[in-house]
Amino acid sequence: MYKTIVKSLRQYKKPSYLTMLFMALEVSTEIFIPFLMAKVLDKGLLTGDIQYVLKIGSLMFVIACLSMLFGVLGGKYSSDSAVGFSTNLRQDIYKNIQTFAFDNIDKYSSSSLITRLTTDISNIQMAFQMILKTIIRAPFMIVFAFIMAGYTNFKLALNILLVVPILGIVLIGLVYKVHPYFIKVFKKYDRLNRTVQENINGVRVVKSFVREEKEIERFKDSSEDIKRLFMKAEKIIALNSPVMQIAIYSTLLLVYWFGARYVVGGSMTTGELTSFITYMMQILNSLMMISMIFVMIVISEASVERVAEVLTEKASLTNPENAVTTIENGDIEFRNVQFKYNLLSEEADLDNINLTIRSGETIGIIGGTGSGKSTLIQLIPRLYDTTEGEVYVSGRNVKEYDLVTLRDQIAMVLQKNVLFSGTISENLRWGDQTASDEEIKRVAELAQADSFVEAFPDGYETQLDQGGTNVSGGQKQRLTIARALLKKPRILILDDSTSAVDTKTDAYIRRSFSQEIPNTTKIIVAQRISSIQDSDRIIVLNEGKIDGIGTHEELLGNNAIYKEVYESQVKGGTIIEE
Ligand SMILES: Nc1ncnc2c1ncn2[C@@H]1O[C@H](COP(=O)(O)OP(=O)(O)OP(=O)(O)O)[C@@H](O)[C@H]1O
Repeated sequence: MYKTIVKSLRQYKKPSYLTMLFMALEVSTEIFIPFLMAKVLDKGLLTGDIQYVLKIGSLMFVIACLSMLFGVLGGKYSSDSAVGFSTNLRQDIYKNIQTFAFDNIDKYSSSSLITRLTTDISNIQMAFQMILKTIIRAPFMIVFAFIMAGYTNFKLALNILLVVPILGIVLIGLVYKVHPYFIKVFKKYDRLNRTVQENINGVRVVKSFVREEKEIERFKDSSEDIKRLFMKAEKIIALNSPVMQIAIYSTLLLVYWFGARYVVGGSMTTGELTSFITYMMQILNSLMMISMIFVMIVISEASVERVAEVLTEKASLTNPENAVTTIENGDIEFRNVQFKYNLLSEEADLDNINLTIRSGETIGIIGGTGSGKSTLIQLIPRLYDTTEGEVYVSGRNVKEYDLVTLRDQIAMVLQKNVLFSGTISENLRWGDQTASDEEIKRVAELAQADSFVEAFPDGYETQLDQGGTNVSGGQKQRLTIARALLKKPRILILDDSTSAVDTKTDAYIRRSFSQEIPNTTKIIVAQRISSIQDSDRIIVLNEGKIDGIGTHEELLGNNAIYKEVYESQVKGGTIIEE
């Protein structure tokens, strides 16, 4: 787990080593100061030898300056490496998320991915910086200070050893107790972020349903949950401090007790006792720092686990070796296809699908909600792989194609349309970066988008707000269709993508498809029969199975579901004849 994330250190390995080096140098210089201090006290001040005081005093000054310089350099390199490390980690996670297939994405909620990219990485950054600064400094300090203290008075130095086992036991107990709380805290952070994300994304819905108070309550609950868990964890961590204090003060008491006796007895000088006490404080301070590091490790361990999990997540769909990079035509075939989102569930989401579609055909798909329409079409560009059976495009198994080729040649307009901040033309160019202005205009005309785009004062250079919130639902749908058309695909799939477009415009779009892109296979998923009734063939889906295939007239004659939907829509006034 730690190995996984340390790989992201890359160019920051050198500053990390430099931090440790400078910290070691800082300790090696700092350690002489109490020793020299004792000399100044015993040989200079007590005997009135001012020359000696000045000589050793200047040496102390130089050493102190050096130690400070090393400390500052160590601090600088530690923050460089920690900030660089977290930047690399963030980029590596982001890069891996981009390789995710749909079912990898289903596994993590988007809010959890955001928490991992932000809060978790900040934790790791903080812990890493502290560890870098302490990992060499604290043990070096303990060893050096102990040697110097032992050199000054060995018997007295043994007292210091008393504190170590007490601390060890406390720290282990602490790690054991606190870790589960932090695992829980980050799950709660996911929930908090989900609340924020849903609320901000759906702020218009929240307002129209007057849910502000409820949403504030929901947010309050999530943040209170986090507070409660943190407080529980902090209570346990807080125990660390009194235990440390007791250990430190009892050792101090012992040292003062014995030290004073040695001084009175003449086996130790005042200067030696003073420097001894300084060494002891240095050792105890370092032990304190180690205990704080333990706490940091405990807090960040949960974050490391969560980050490593995303970093090592393997995309469930990969490019085949010797992938085929051309798709000859828009033929599609489903052979004995079964699909389950959850492999453990008994019921399949799609079952026994056998279907052949010829290049250039227009196919309508209709069925109740949850009948499997979106699932069926997502198997064609391999957004998911079949559980059983195979899907063929242009006579080849979709698994043989290069994924980029496949998804370029099969343009899919998803049910949830998304546009990005930027101009309209920038958004359309997602379909083809190199498209000329004329091509952009042509596809916009095909998708019946040109007239409303031209009506904007800035035309194709109109800025779209985030997610395209400054265009209407129907306009957004037409823009996403135009974006897909710019790919000049062999297969065009519209997943309920004209639901917000009025029936007349919808009919114009279909007419321009049949006139302008006759060789492209067109699959249109719709709830409105009027959107598909002129298709070459219509597929009726019911509970994941094909219930009927035929033309509008054929299905009216032989398919009960189709007939029922048609009649309900005619009675409901949805069918508008052209
Ligand atoms: N990402 C997913 N993870 C798990 N189950 C899913 C997922 N997407 C869809 N399902 C389930 O698969 C079944 C078919 O859903 P699908 O979205 O294909 O239906 P649909 O016919 O397109 O419905 P609608 O017209 O409402 O969009 C449903 O039971 C649905 O709950």
